[in-house]
Amino acid sequence: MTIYFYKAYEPYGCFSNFSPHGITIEGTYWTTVEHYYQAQKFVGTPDAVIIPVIHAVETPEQAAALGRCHTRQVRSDWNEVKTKVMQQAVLKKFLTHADIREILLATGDRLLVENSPTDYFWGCGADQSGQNQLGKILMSVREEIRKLPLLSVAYD
Ligand SMILES: Nc1c(N[C@@H]2O[C@H](COP(=O)(O)O)[C@@H](O)[C@H]2O)[nH]c(=O)[nH]c1=O
Repeated sequence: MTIYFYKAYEPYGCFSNFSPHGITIEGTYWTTVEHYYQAQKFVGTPDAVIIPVIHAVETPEQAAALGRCHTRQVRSDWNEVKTKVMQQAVLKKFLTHADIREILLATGDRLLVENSPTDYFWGCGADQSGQNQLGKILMSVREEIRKLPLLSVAYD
């Protein structure tokens, strides 16, 4: 049976990028995957000054609002790299936090779907026709983690 998730406070909310599970990437700690993902949009652009602001905001909603502001210039290769950026961040999240790693592994081979009513790329959209890229990433992270022999040690 398919598992649908979306808001961090709903069932399977730990699969949302807005869930309160921090990650360290290249020595920098980000309070959520969403903070990290939104900041990466501006790497190497004239608007890179927004990166530390996104890093510092309290909530993933604030990070998303800053990252989605259309007056700022997103890096030119964003469409090519965004899925890889997300994959790396989501993998790190589940390597870091053993409790949610167990929740992910316990889903077995069930289909995971980000049930976003508005997002047809990361989610399934309002009519299920979306690409569900976040669900696909979670399933590939699940597969990758299953192959790792010793996961009793938390990654920082
Ligand atoms: N979970 C969740 C959302 N979904 C997330 O939004 C991100 C896509 O952002 P963008 O590429 O800027 O459109 C991505 O992390 C996707 O999973 N959006 C929300 O407004 N609220 C939420 O609770």
